Amino acid sequence: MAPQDSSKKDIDLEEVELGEVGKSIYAEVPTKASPDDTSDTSSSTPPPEAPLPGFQAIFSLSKPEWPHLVLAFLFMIIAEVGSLYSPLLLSDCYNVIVDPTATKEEMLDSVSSKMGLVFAIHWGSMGFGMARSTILGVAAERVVARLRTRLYSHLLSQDLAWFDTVKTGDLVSRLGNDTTLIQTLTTSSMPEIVLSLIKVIGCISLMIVLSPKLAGLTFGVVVFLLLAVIPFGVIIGKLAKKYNDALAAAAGASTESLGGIRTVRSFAAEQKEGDRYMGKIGDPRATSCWYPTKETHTTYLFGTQKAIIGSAAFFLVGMGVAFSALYGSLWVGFLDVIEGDLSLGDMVAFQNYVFQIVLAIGSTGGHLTAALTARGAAARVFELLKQESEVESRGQATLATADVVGNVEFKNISFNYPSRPDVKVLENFSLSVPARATVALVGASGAGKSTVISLLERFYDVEGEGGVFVDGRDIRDLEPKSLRGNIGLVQQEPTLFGLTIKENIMYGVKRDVTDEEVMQACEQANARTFVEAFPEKFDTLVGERGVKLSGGQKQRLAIARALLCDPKILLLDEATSALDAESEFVVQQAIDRLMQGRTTIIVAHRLSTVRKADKIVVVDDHRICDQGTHEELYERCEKYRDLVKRQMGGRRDSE
Ligand SMILES: Nc1ncnc2c1ncn2[C@@H]1O[C@H](COP(=O)(O)OP(=O)(O)OP(=O)(O)O)[C@@H](O)[C@H]1O
Repeated sequence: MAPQDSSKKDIDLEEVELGEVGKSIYAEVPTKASPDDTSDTSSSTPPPEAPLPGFQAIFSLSKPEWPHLVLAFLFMIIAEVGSLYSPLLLSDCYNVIVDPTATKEEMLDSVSSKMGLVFAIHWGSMGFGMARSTILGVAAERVVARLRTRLYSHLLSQDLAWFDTVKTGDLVSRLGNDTTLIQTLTTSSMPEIVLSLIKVIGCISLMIVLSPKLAGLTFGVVVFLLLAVIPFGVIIGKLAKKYNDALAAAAGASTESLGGIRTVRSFAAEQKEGDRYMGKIGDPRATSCWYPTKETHTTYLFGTQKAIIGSAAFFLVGMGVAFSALYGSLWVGFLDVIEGDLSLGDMVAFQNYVFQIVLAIGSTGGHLTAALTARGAAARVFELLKQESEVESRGQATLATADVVGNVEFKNISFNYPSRPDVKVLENFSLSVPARATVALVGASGAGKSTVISLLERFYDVEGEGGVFVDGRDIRDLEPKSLRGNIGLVQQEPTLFGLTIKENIMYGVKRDVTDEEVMQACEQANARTFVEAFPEKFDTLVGERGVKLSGGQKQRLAIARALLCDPKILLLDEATSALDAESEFVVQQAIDRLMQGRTTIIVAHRLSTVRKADKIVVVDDHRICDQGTHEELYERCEKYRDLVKRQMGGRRDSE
C-alpha cells in the first residue's frame, strides 16, 4: 500500500472541506520551457490563492484530544462562574454599608464574610484557569506533533515530479511556522475567544437581572462592536495568509543559499544572496515607515503593515466604543440610583460586568487576529495534505526478491518531465538488458541517460503505450517500494546523511545486519581501511550530507551500502571527474565487485568502464543511435568515436 494511504487513516480529510486547494501547487508548473531554461520556475508564477479551510478542519485534527478538551472546558466554566459571582458579593457589601437600618456589627460581619469569599473565589478561579491552560497546552502540543509527523510523512510520499516544482525551504517553513501558528490557535486564541464569549453571555444575563434598562443599552453597543469585528477579521485573515506565503518564499531562498554555502562563498555571492532574501521579505531599512511606500511594497512588509494598521485601528475603535458604553451606562446608572430605581451595590456590580465585557472584547481582537492568521497557515498546511501522489500510489503488486531474475526491458518509451511537458527527453526508446548483463549508456550531456535510470526506479512514470518491464512485468503495476527494494542505485554524488558511518551503510537495508556483515561490505567496497583509520571507526559522524568525507570515500560507503542491500539490479551513475586516479582505482575495484552477478545499467563516463560492458548504448537526440561492443561501435558509429575522443580521454582502448 502506498504511504499516502496510511496517512489518510489518521486524518479524515473527507471531513475537511478544502475545495480545490491541492491543485494550486501543480498550477505552478510552467507549460513551456527550453532545455536550456534554468530559470527559477517555481517562484516565477504566483500560485492562485487557495481557499481558506474552515476552523472545523483545524478542529478535526484535535478530535483525539477530546477528553482533555472537555476537562479544560469544564475548568474554564468553573473559573468563569467564580469571576461572575464575585461582583454580586461586592454588591452586597456596598448595599449593607449604605443601608441605614444596618448596625455597625452587621456591616462588619457581612463585609468580612463576603470579602473572604471573594478572595477564595478569586484564587480558586486562578487555579482552575491555570489548570485549563496547562491541559490545553499539552493537548495542543500533541495535536501539532501529530500534524507535523503526518505532514512530514505525507511530504516524503510525494512524487519526485512534485518536488521538481516546489522549494524545500517553503516546505520547511510550512512544517515549522505554519504548524506553530495552528498550535497557537488551539492553545490560546480559540480558548480565549470561547472564554470571552462565555463571559459576555454570562455578564449580559446577570446585567439583565440587575437592570434590564441598562442592560439593553449596553447590549446594543456590544452587538455593534461584534458586527464591526467580522469585516476586520476577514481582511486580517487574508493579509495573514499573504504574509505567511511571503515568509515561506523567503525561507525557500534562505534554505537554498545556506544549503549551497560553499558555492555562495566561492562566488563571493553573499551580498547577492542577502539581496535575494531581502527581495522576498522586504528591506528592513524601510520598516520604520508606517505607510506603504515603493520600497516596502513587497507582500511581506506591505502585508505586515496593513495587518498592523488594521489591528491597531480595530483595537482603538473597539476600545473607544467599549469605554463609551462603560461611561454611558455609568451615567445612566447614577441617574437611576438618584431616582431610587437601582441600589448602589447593584450599580457597582453592573459596572463590574460592563468592565469585564470591555476587557473581554478588547482582548478578543488580538486573539481573533491570531486565529485568522492560524487559519491562513492551516490553508497552506491542508493544501499540502491534500496534495496527491500519482506514481507513489499507483501499482499494488509485490516483486518478491527471491523470484527476481533481473531481465530489464525498456519498450518504445517516449518521455518528458512533468515540469517541462513540452520538452522531449526520450522518444521511442527501446532497450533490452538480459539478466546479469552489464549495459553502459553513453552520450552527450543532457542526452537522457540519467532519465533512463530514473524511469527504472519509478521516480517518474512513463505515460502512454510504452513501458519499462522487469522480468516481463510492467513496473507501473508494481508497488514502488517493492520494486526499489530490488534495485540498488549508486549515484554520481552519493547522498550520505548526518549519521554515523555504520548507520549510513545500513541505511535502507531492510533485514537485520550483523557488525561482521557491515565490515565485510566495507572490505569489499575498499572502505574498511579508511573507516578504521578514524578514531571512532564505524561510529564516526559523517556530517551533514557527508561533508566530512572525501568524494571517493563517500562513493565507497555508497557501494558498501548497495552491497549490503544485495539487489538483483544495479544502477550506477558513474562519477565524472570528482575522483583522482588513486581514488578512481579503488572505487572502480569496489564497483567491479558490486557488479558481479547483477543486471547492471551504468551511465558511463570512463573508457575503462565502457570497455567492460557487455553492451554499449549510445544515446543521442532523445533516442538510441547505436548499440554494440566497443570495437563494433568504434568502427561504425561516428558519435561514439567522438565521445571516446572528447569525453573519455581521446585514446583507444588498447592505448
Ligand atoms: N527533474 C527534471 N525536470 C525537468 N527536466 C529535467 C529533469 N532532469 C533532467 N531534465 C532534463 O532532461 C534532459 C536529460 O537529462 P539527463 O539528466 O537524463 O541527461 P544525462 O544524459 O544524464 O546528462 P549528464 O550526462 O550531463 O548527466 C536534460 O535536457 C535535462 O535538462
